[in-house]
Amino acid sequence: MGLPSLNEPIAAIATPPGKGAVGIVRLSGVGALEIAQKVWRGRDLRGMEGGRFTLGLILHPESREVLDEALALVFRAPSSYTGQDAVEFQTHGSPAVLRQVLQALLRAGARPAQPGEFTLRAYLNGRMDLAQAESVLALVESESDAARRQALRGLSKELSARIEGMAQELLDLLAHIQALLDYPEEGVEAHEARKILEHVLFEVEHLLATAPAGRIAQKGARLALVGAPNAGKSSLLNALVGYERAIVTPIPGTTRDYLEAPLEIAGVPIVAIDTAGLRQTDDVVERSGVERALNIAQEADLVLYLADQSQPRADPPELLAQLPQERVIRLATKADLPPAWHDPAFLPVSGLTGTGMPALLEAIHRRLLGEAPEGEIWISNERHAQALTEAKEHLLDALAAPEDLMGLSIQAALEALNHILGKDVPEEVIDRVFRNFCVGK
Ligand SMILES: Nc1nc2c(c(=O)[nH]1)N(C=O)[C@@H](CNc1ccc(C(=O)N[C@@H](CCC(=O)O)C(=O)O)cc1)CN2
Ligand SMILES: Nc1nc2c(ncn2[C@@H]2O[C@H](COP(=O)(O)OP(=O)(O)OP(=O)(O)O)[C@@H](O)[C@H]2O)c(=O)[nH]1
Ligand SMILES: [Mg+2]
Repeated sequence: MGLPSLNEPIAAIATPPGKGAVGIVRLSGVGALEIAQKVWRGRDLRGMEGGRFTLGLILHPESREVLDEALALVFRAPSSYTGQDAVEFQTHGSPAVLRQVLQALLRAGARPAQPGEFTLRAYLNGRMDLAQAESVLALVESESDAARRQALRGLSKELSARIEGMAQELLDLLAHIQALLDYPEEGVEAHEARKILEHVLFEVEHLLATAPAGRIAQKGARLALVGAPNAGKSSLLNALVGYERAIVTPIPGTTRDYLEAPLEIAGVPIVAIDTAGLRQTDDVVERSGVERALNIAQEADLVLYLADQSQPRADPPELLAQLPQERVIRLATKADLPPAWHDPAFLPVSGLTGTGMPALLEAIHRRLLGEAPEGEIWISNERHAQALTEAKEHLLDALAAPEDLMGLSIQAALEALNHILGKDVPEEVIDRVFRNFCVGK
């Protein structure tokens, strides 16, 4: 497809569809100020300094009909988001106004921007690297505090700086190895090279280890509650969300279809799923419910298995043995009642009194985010995780290779790291990144 031309003036509505107090239409490219002036009555925008705004009227460029009273913000290259001359109109936030203003700018000579094209320009003009551009997207998409925090880290170049640091080490190492081969008598030590490789490998692995947490922070997690009828699943769901979301009765088999409820634990968006109690049954409806429960447990990021500790212990369902154990938390429910059994592998909780809830929240948090350190950047982008995995493989190859062949694998590892930053990436990679943006970003 190829990348679009960099200089053409482009325009787009930058605020979401629907009504708002204010809406923004942005315009960027060579000649942006001239185009803006064609739809403007007020101070001459072409004479304005960058970083200033002024109040005026937006007009249709031909009919001269007044479309809105608005603010115009003027940006001068290279001091703008895209690095180009740019104008933003801050209008009244009506979809009708925004549509008309955009149409007027298109009549005046701009073309509609493609998805992500403003940020693409920022990237192509060197105002941000590819990882930062991806963080802009992640930030716009962030729905939880954990996602917002991680995206902002990426935007502030924290990830890029780490990658650049590693790339620099590999670059130095390549020079070092060259020296080693060219002047063996200089006594440049080969084991030095291996030490550096091991260090970079350690850092790559360290970053990769944060990927599961990063993925969860970005996308959230599904948390399934399963167990025998009457185990207290619906009561626990209600305790987790803080209101009577699910029907609770003393009758086993109360929950038949599954039920989802959103909540947030430690800034991570979670969908908790209450399911039908697992048992053999001839009731067709209940049987479908049990089947669904099993499927939901298979697909969940984390499964809470509930067993009533006030009743004689029942055999656990087969499913429990099949699930990877790091995806299961075992709960002994109704901890407010006298116990009929005790098992240290089960966390005691009571949906009724709230006993054990803080420990449960803590356990969920720990399982979902693992040991990923709080104060650090997490890899939350699939493309970055893949590039790091590639880099890791090349580094392992390099460590296994004789000195005279190490260079090739180091070079390959360096390229994988550089791809994260958008250096020497194939055009289709860039295309793919920006395709996911919204128009106007
Ligand atoms: N109205 C508006 N709000 C916005 C944006 C925008 O583009 N427009 N942003 C878009 O995502 C974010 C802010 N990011 C921005 C980053 C750089 C520049 C910019 O013009 N930088 C110039 C001038 C800096 C200055 O005046 O101090 C520069 O860095 O040279 C603008 C916005 C969030 N809020
Ligand atoms: N004392 C006590 N009773 C509880 C607790 N949790 C649930 N119960 C009671 O146990 C019964 C079943 O609770 P539910 O939450 O409906 O159990 P469930 O696992 O959803 O049951 P099904 O939907 O039938 O699979 C109800 O009478 C609840 O009041 C608890 O922590 N303590
Ligand atoms: Mg229930």
